[in-house]
Amino acid sequence: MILRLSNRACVLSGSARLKSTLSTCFDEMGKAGIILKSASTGIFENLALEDWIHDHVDLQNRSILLLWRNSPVVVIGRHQNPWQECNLPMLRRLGIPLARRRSGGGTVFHDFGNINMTFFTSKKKYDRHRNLKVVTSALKALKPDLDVTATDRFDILLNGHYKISGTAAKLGRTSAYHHCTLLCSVDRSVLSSVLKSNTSEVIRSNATPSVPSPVKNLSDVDPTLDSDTIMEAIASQYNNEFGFDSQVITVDPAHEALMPGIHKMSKDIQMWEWIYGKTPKFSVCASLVVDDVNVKLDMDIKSGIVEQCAVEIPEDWLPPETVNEFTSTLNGSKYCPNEAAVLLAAFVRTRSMSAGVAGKIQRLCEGVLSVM
Ligand SMILES: Nc1ncnc2c1ncn2[C@@H]1O[C@H](COP(=O)(O)OC(=O)CCCC[C@@H]2CCSS2)[C@@H](O)[C@H]1O
Repeated sequence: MILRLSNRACVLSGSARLKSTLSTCFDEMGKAGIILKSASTGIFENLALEDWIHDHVDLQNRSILLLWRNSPVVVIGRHQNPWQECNLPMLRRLGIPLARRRSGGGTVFHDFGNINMTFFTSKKKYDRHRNLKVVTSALKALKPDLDVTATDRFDILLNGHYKISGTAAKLGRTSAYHHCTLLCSVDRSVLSSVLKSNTSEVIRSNATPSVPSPVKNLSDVDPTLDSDTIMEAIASQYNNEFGFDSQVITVDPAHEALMPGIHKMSKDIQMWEWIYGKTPKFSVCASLVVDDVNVKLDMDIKSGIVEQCAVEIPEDWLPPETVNEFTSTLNGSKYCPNEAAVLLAAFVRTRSMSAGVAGKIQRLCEGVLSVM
């Protein structure tokens, strides 16, 4: 293990002793409290880093605070429906990824102006109130007049009204983590537009809904409150609150030798089957207008797969046999506009039909794709 000191930070690297993993490094350090900062700004690497620490580090006699930031991303909770929570066509247009985390709770937007903190402890020591106290005290240490308070649902509010932090948690058998956000200088117009679903009205589901709140950035009240200053203050307050004396150790989740298996963990949570496929069963009931004709579309989606699709269209507009063939093309496919577009294009290409019918099917496809 190398602990390279650069200014006040340390860099942890496993290259000196190939057999040292992050958990054996911690055992050698013998510290009760450790503060880490991720070298990555990639959501999948950072979520994998959380999972790796939770699964591999002995947290019975040790607590860890991980500080991390991401490039723009929308992060949904474990039991949520992304079609209900955000504007997926807009995310695709803006090139903003969607991630599903392992903890429950609602949907948030991150960019470089948002800090994330993960508090790892034994299940016994899991204490969200105390963790949030670290955050509010750190902010007050920087700016004593700041009105920041934690609520009963573990949000942090600014001036009693504006949300600046949201919380979620994962409880394992013996260990746990509590993670939360902090809005320093996030692009609020992107936040609010990407978190507005374009399809929520047509979806019926029992997925966990988010609880939208008015949000504010800390930099709105004091421009000196930037992410780096706040992260330093939180690290120092964590040491104060729990009586630790850790420096901030930078850890790179791309370091497979230090964290064996982390690359696969990161790959697994990037799969369509995890991000979309883990959506609780839902149905889509949409009324579309295609060529001035009313079309009723009903679909049942399980594990992200179209289980049943029905389209009601006046028979004089499109023959029922064609409609049946159209719907059976979608059955068993991913509820995904790219996959559906490919299947429906093949449907039109491989059947002999008049240009008029082909045009109608084309416009019907556009209607169906608009709700995906
Ligand atoms: N970054 C961020 N921080 C605070 N609040 C936010 C943020 N983005 C959106 N929101 C607001 O919170 C609600 C959703 O609130 P809701 O209470 O439903 O969900 C949460 O707070 C979840 C927090 C998850 C924290 C994890 C920590 C590491 S990875 S993500 C949303 O509609 C917005 O109004």
